[in-house]
Amino acid sequence: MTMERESINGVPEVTAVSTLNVIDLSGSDTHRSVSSLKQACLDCGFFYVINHGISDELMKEVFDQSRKAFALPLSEKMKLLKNEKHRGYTPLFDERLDPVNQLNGDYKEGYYIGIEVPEDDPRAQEPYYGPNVWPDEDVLPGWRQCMEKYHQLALDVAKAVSRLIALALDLEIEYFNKQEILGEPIAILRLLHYEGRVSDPSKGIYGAGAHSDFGFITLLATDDVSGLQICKDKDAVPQKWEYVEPVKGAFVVNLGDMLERWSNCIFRSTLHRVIIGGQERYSIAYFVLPNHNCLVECLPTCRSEENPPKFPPIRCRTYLGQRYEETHANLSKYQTHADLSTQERPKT
Ligand SMILES: O=C(O)CCC(=O)C(=O)O
Ligand SMILES: [Fe+2]
Repeated sequence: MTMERESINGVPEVTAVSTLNVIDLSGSDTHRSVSSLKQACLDCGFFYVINHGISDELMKEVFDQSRKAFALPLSEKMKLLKNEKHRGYTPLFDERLDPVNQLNGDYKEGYYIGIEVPEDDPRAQEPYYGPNVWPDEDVLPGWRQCMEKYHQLALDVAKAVSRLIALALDLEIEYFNKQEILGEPIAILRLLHYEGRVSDPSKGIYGAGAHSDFGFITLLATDDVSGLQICKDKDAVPQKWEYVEPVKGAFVVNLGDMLERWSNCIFRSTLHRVIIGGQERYSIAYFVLPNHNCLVECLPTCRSEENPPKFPPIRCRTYLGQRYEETHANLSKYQTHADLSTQERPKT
């Protein structure tokens, strides 16, 4: 299927709509689900998941609460600014996912919520564990409760997907659900809001720049505004981008770079980006990574004499640290909250 979606310098660019496999998590035919998932993981690392067990009501509540948070005045949002554990509000341009092609950074704002770990818990020593930043209950009633509920249920969905991934890699079904991997994971819920500024790749303006996700898998829920695009062959010239359309009630699931590493590049983490056509857009990403200490090294079923490991083993915390450093603004950028409200709008 093809559609005309973008016009760059007056030249219409025909952008295809990707047809992704659909995995039914309530299906009884595990063999069929595994083979469909495996084909998707080999081909592009993107697929839809349906019947995942999270109700439409809860999804609607999470989107409603997300809209309310982003609708607060900037001065209120800056009181919730991300902390050194990457929890809390991230303003426009905080992230620059594709530094080579982007002018200012992503035209999106976000809100990171991790697994809640109290400050006095020894686990809070880890770089990505600690307390979250929560809005006051009187500012956004029920907000924390809603996000914590979703956080927990999304992790269950991720674990269900990880069972199919394990089977697709000829591993035992609970391979990734072991204590040292997803038993105590780094799981990050990120609310996203794209303000509607029209993207223009020829000027380096994107909702989100081209990137692949860092972790194990990502579950993505979006409103009904399209914008997500994938590029199955990052080396093609010119690159060919395809839209991934929103499917009501489904998650878009994609594989992250850690899983690509783990699987010795047998499974793919694919380049994706967000192009905004002028309409505001909200999405909810849930990034799933293993435990801080987990050593990500070539899986036993993905190596052979002819196909030796392509990467050295690396600890999850080290890998994640490198990737955050490359793509996120340092906290010192926001010296005072006033900085951002007076921040010069980019010249484009
Ligand atoms: O908003 C979207 O559709 C995609 C967001 C994304 O790719 C990310 O945050 O990693
Ligand atoms: Fe992404």
